[in-house]
Amino acid sequence: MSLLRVRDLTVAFGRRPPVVRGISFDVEPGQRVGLIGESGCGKTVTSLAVMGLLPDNARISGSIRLGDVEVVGSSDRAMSELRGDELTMIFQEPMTALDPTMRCGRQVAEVLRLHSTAAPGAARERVLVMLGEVGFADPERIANSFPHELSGGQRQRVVTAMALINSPDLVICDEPTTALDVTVQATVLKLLDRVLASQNAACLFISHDLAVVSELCSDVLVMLDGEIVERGTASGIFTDAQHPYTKGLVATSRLDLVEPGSRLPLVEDFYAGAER
Ligand SMILES: Nc1ncnc2c1ncn2[C@@H]1O[C@H](COP(=O)(O)OP(=O)(O)OP(=O)(O)O)[C@@H](O)[C@H]1O
Repeated sequence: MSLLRVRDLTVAFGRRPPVVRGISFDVEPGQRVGLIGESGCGKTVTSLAVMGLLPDNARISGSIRLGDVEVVGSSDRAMSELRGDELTMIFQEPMTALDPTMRCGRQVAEVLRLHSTAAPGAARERVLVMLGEVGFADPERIANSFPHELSGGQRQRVVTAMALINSPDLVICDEPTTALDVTVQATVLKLLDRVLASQNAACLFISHDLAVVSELCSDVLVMLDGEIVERGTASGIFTDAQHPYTKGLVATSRLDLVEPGSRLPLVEDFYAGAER
């Protein structure tokens, strides 16, 4: 059974025409699927629909099944139980997910406490282990820091720790590295790759950058104007794109940074060991 099964999903706001128009796709357990397309094509709306986080003026039809649960029409309560447990999201701007007044370790622990019965001492230990897993050599210092004391890349790694500490089945990443400079982006992607693999978490990775998607994902959905116009493996999309829009994406992607369809080797070589 698919982990995520989206069928004929259509989303419109108010009386305006739909911005997502009858899309269908699946994500299997542990699978990484990239959702790629230009600004405004409906990527974020799709991910918010899966999270059950669309605003009240959204009109939604079709079906989104996460395991046994139908997300469309689910109550807020049912969705908040799913979120942070089986299903989490990493946003582009980590400060939107972080409370500037709270030390980072406590913020990660709060997520853990909401969804588990771990005793406080065990929770603290688990937080430090998780901060180690996202690549911090000094988890104690990071746990005791406020968000503003960290760099953008470090903040994004704290957010990644928050998203993964409850071992979710599916992580939705909405351009998680776009706000970072290229070297830091490579480091964060590498860590994300490693943590997703170690937990065997599935991922729906949203980006406008085909090169970034191909580093992390095995499969790609290409979205244009609210519809999925092409789908395939990452390497297949690079070598044998059919739709003119996809061909344009391939032509303009940063092929200097990746081997089509390969997973991170060049980037790892360039930036191995960088802690930013
Ligand atoms: N709450 C809302 N009310 C009205 N229209 C909205 C709302 N949220 C998104 N839209 C519209 O839906 C369309 C798709 O937006 P969406 O944010 O999904 O695009 P995107 O592909 O994620 O783009 P980007 O890469 O810039 O984030 C856009 O035209 C946007 O203006």
